[in-house]
Amino acid sequence: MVERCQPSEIYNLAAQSFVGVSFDQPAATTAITGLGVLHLLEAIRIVNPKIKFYQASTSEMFGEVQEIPQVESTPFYPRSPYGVAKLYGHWMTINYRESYDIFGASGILFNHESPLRGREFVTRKITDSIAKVVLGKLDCLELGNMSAKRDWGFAKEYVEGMHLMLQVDKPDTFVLATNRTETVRDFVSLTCKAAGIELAWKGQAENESGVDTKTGKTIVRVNPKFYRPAEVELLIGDPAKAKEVLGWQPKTELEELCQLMYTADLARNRQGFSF
Ligand SMILES: C[C@H]1O[C@H](OP(=O)(O)OP(=O)(O)OC[C@H]2O[C@@H](n3cnc4c(=O)[nH]c(N)nc43)[C@H](O)[C@@H]2O)[C@@H](O)[C@@H](O)C1=O
Repeated sequence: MVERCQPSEIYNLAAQSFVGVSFDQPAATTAITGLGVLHLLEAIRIVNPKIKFYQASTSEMFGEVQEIPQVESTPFYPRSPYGVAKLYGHWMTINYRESYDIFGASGILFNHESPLRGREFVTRKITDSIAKVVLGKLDCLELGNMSAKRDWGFAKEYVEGMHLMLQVDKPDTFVLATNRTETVRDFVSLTCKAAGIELAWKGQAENESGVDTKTGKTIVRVNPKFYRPAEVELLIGDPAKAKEVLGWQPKTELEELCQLMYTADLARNRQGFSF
């Protein structure tokens, strides 16, 4: 396919990208998310080593973080088969850069969200479920670890960053992040605020729940079935290098991101469909 298309740039966003599923399907995740990168690099090496290559690396490679905030030089410690597979792809990209002079850029992107996010991921699950609660289509949103902290940005801006990484003189590794971290619980609270719901948190750990203070109804609760065998508790990235070299910086605040994702989900659910 690479021979037929003769592309000037390849962006490898292909992956089994759901961390939770990677524990159930480690071999498939490794084949797709890890080895898939090697197949593309080999195609470039054989067909045309001048093709520029972007590898979608991830903050999941930092896992059990060794430094706060995380930067390009922070040691890696992945905590899932997904994170391990992505680390393989990251190092293969660097290896082909150094061995064959291939323009292989690796973008270590922290969580990037939008209304197009799949509903298996926590942000979209929250905005879609709160919209359904507001419309009377769902009683209660069930979540796993609500204390996990993530650095969430707006995907559209991160895609611009990917493109910029292939327009500079030499291939390199860049962190794209907002340098702000919040818990899953905070994301729920911000979404409820966007929906005009006053939410009060009660209880702790598995007994934690969120109550709509106007109706007295429990609209958020914990279900341990969403816990992961090993968790990444805290991620926060510093995108200083991307700002300096690429002129890239995040613009959308988390409050705005929650609002735009919630608004899109409310409209979809009102029309009777959601994806
Ligand atoms: C950068 C990185 O970003 C993403 O990976 P992720 O951070 O694992 O994303 P997530 O939205 O699945 O989980 C975020 C956190 O939220 C916790 N959490 C609680 N309750 C639920 C819950 O009910 N569902 C989910 N999915 N997560 C939950 C969960 O345990 C975790 O701590 C992927 O794009 C990945 O491809 C990637 O590269």
